[in-house]
Amino acid sequence: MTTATNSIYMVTMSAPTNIAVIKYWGKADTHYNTPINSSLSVTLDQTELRAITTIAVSKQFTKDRFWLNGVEEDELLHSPRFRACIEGVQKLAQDHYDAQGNLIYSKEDWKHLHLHISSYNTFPTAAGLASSAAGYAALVAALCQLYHAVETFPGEFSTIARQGSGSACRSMYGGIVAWRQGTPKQEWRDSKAEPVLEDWPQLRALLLVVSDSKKDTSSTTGMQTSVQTSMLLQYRAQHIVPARLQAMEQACHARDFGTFAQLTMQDSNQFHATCLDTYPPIFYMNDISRQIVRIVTVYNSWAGELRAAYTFDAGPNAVIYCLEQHQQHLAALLCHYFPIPKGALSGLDTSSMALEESLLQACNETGRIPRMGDVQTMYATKPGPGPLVVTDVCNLDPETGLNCYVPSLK
Ligand SMILES: Nc1ncnc2c1ncn2[C@@H]1O[C@H](COP(=O)(O)OP(=O)(O)OP(=O)(O)O)[C@@H](O)[C@H]1O
Ligand SMILES: C[C@@](O)(CCOP(=O)(O)OP(=O)(O)O)CC(=O)O
Repeated sequence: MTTATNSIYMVTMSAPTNIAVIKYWGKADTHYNTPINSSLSVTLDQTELRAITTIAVSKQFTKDRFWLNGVEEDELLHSPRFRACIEGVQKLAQDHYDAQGNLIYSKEDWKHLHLHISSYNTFPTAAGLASSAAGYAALVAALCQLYHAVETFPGEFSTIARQGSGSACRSMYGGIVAWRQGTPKQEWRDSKAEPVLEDWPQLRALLLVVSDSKKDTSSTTGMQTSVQTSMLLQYRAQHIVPARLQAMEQACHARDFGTFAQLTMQDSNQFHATCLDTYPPIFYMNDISRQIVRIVTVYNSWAGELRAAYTFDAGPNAVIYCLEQHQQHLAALLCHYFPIPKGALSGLDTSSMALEESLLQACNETGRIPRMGDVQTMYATKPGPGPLVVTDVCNLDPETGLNCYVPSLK
């Protein structure tokens, strides 16, 4: 939304999460926030999971202000990563004209004007569901919209989002997206996101929220410790990821789900192995995560083919990729072993789906006993587009420019 009421000019944008199938873990350069290996992810549809950011600018504002999920966050606003996003987009800013063609702000004006920013996530923040990816992509996308920024090379906006949070660069595009590692020359300009495949119409995902609490070890801190202490991580970055990424891209282009699934699970396993190889070790997956892995493994053996691919980020929550024709069956199986409260499965109805006796028998052998509450929520989703302009929501009051988003009570 773009409005200029009472000389407050504001825009609202939303951005998606993305869940990597070849993981980014480890920084080559902490200042530029660049990775020790390239990575690849699926940008998820924004219906259920998105960050929504409104930014307002006005000569009336006396300082920058930022609200996250309704709470003012001064420290985050002044953090180097947040400032890098604002200043990065300001460098690409253009003039702003009103509807009659009058110049309102010239591109030189922007850096003297204060911003009010309000953002919220429609899903748990800092719980290993890529809130930093959606959040920084929404911030950069909204700044680009506000400042009418223009890229000087393709992918430049993603290089700015990368400085907010590495994984955010991949949320600047829809579909399947690679983050190319890049090189230190020219301030890592080539460490940027690149769309690999716009659409894989049959691809689906189930997100199982095992815990929505803030994780103890943030990705930023965890990967720094891994870089310093894990020899396995160095080996992975140099000798495993390059070939695996190439194989993954080929599998995506061929829409070869079996290969995609195998590489996805192997890469998740290896990422968590590097966390264990870190000293002191980092445990992101928990017992419930491991039971999900077992059920998925049995499901694939029972089917005689790879129909489901689990992956875990820096937390216990599972993302399971599958194809459209198996999503309902798989969701019914997961809801059987990890029952969720009524209404906690968004986006899919599994009530009419019967499960085969032979499948249940094979899964029972894992020792999993269905227990309500081990999984709190399940989202059924699919790949989706990059950042979008929002016209029906605004997080700042158009009259005062102050936050007007109030989080709903659980
Ligand atoms: N909408 C948002 N706008 C701006 N910053 C955000 C937003 N949402 C989250 N963040 C920032 O990202 C941080 C969370 O990042 P972190 O990497 O710890 O968790 P995550 O992104 O949810 O999990 P992961 O990256 O492991 O999937 C928050 O503490 C906040 O600083
Ligand atoms: C496990 C991951 O989700 C790690 C994401 O780490 P972040 O992008 O959150 O880290 P920072 O760059 O320090 O902000 C894997 C991935 O998304 O590739």
